[in-house]
Amino acid sequence: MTSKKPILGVIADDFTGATDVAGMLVHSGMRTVQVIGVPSGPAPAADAVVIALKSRTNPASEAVEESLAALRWLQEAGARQIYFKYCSTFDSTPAGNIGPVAEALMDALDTTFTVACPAFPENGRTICRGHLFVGDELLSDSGMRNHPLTPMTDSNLVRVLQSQCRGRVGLLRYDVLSKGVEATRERMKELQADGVRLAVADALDNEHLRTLAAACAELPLLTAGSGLALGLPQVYRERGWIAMHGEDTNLPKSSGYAAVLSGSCSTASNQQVKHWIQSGRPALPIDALALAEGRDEAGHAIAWAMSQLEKGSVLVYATAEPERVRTVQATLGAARAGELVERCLAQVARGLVDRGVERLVVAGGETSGAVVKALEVSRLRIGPLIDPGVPWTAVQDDSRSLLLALKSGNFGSTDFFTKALAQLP
Ligand SMILES: Nc1ncnc2c1ncn2[C@@H]1O[C@H](COP(=O)(O)OP(=O)(O)O)[C@@H](O)[C@H]1O
Ligand SMILES: O=C(O)[C@@H](O)C(=O)COP(=O)(O)O
Repeated sequence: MTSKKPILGVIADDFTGATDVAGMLVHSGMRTVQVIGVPSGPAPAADAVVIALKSRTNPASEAVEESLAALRWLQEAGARQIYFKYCSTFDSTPAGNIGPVAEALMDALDTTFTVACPAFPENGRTICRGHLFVGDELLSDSGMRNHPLTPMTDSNLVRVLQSQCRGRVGLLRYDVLSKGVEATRERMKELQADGVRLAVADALDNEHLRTLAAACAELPLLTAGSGLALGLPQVYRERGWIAMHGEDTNLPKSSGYAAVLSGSCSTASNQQVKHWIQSGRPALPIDALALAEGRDEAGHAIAWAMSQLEKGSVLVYATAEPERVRTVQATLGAARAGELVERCLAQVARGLVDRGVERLVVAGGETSGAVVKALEVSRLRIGPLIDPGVPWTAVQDDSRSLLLALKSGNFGSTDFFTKALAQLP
């Protein structure tokens, strides 16, 4: 028996994270709809609904409020299991928001236990004895230590999460997961009996994630990166909650102009911007300090882009190396610098789409949030994957033709921007 109601309700704390997890579900055979913000109308017919919030760096109380509003809508829609999706590098501020949001959702769902697992092995994020690795490096040695808004300087997830939580945080180790679903369930019971409310779960590979998904089938709340989602469709199918679906990732064709906007300062985005420039393609930097002086960087970028687009696609970027970001932040403060750049790139996006750009690649989670909001998008259809965690998507809410690829700062190969544009029909 399959239901028209969504089985799974996902609350994602940023927009690239939302397309990441929606892509994971679609490519594992679940009919999934991604909505931007908490919708007002009835639930779409789908197995899963992913609500994209821009709450990762908000004050914790605001993030909690928005997440609870998303939960209420998903409960109303009939979702059986709730999934709080955060970043595979556990991006958070000292105040949260992973812990406060997870605990507020637990209280609202009247549940006393959940897991926390940001692992995404396909993208090199693994967890061993509670420590998060990015490739071969500990999180705290990776480029994430220089993130403009959420620098991650501690790789011990039990310690990081405990500092954000009222309840006790424990560890579900990989050797238990390796023993299978029953052993994992038993260990989860023991942890609960010891007073643990949130268990950081190790995962070295996809098999660990599949075991964890199966062991958590009856939990009302999961908290994780997108990796855990790969195991869910199978769990739901085995229970007869959803039918088997072929992958349906066809997107409408588009022949309009194409542009890339990058507001991410991650190591990967810096390399991707460099690759674009070195291959001789047109690129225009945005100067954050000039923005603070009131210069019309957005207007200039739109005019420049329009002069180039007949010849081919363009890149507008604020992406900068850590040293430059530190200089800008020392002058403007991290939050103001971030806001100015996000607002500028959102204006550029709006201006370009109004002038005929129909394919837009956006690098950066906060940046994508600002862009998608400025474009007044309410729903996205998930298309083919460009790289793990980054699908093409199509705006679905009206008659306009607009394809978006929202790239997490940390994801994608060095040639991601050219690859993404080359893949389009
Ligand atoms: N040159 C810069 N100086 C300071 N902050 C910047 C600069 N360029 C971008 N930013 C800000 O850094 C933040 C990057 O976050 P985000 O877009 O989420 O990227 P990521 O996906 O890498 O985390 C944004 O708020 C963006 O506006
Ligand atoms: O899990 C991930 O790494 C991504 O889905 C994600 O959340 C992206 O966040 P940003 O790095 O801020 O784009």
